[in-house]
Amino acid sequence: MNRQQLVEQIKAKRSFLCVGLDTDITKLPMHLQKQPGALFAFNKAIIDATKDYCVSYKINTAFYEALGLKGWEAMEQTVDYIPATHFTIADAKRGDIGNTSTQYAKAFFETLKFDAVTVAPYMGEDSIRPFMEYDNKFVIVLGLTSNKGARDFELQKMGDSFLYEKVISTVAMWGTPANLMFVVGATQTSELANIRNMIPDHFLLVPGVGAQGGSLQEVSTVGMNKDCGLLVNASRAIIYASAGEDFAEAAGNVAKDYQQEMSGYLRF
Ligand SMILES: O=C(O)c1cc(=O)[nH]c(=O)n1[C@@H]1O[C@H](COP(=O)(O)O)[C@@H](O)[C@H]1O
Repeated sequence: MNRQQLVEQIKAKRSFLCVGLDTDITKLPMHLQKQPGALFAFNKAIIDATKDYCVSYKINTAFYEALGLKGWEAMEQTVDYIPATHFTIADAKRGDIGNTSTQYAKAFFETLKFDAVTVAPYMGEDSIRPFMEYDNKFVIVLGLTSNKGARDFELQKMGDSFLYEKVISTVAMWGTPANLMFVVGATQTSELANIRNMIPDHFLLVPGVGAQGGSLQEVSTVGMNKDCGLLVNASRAIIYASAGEDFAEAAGNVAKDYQQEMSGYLRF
């Protein structure tokens, strides 16, 4: 999917919601837990219930990798099941020497047909470049993360600027808004205006609303650009809205609430 197609989806759905499929096998409803193929069955029901209210799905690979082969298969089935109209993100936080990043890019863009993959920038340009060599695919680089540990490095000063500012301004020169996005945590709204100023055109993937307490209203007010420019992710708040047999319906209701709130913030 390219940037324009993503923007069209946002306009059509009046939503910039990304549903996070952080599917933890131990948190599945009891009636599913013992069933073979439970992980995919859960994801399928969640996708069916939420797809009208979101434009994107983010699969956090950790939850699948933790289960070995079975988990990897469930991830493959899930990404194949997501409708082509939805922007798919492998939240894998990869990045290594160029030779190895090339294989990570193949894994997520060719073998698994994701539209985007999250990458940690610590190893620099040659660790990110291989992800940029694909048309209509995106690398989503960690900019300023939502967790407490963001203070340990990202919010440390390097001369006059924070390390995260150096990362964003440098990485932005390696790609374009057509193949590069940045992660900015919803808990970091005090820095969001500054980030939007530095990169007015890039999409931001914003996790941290819902379970981590970030404010959708603040993120939308400060972070939106003329094309929306935001994908706001919620995982646990949606997929575990109910632990009962009505889990999918409950997830759909929460996703719908987010969509309705988002519709009010969109400027087109
Ligand atoms: O890259 C991410 O998606 C990410 C970056 C970040 O700074 N904070 C963050 O929470 N995430 C991911 O976003 C999701 C948030 O999940 P919930 O807190 O359950 O909505 C998880 O998959 C996290 O790994």
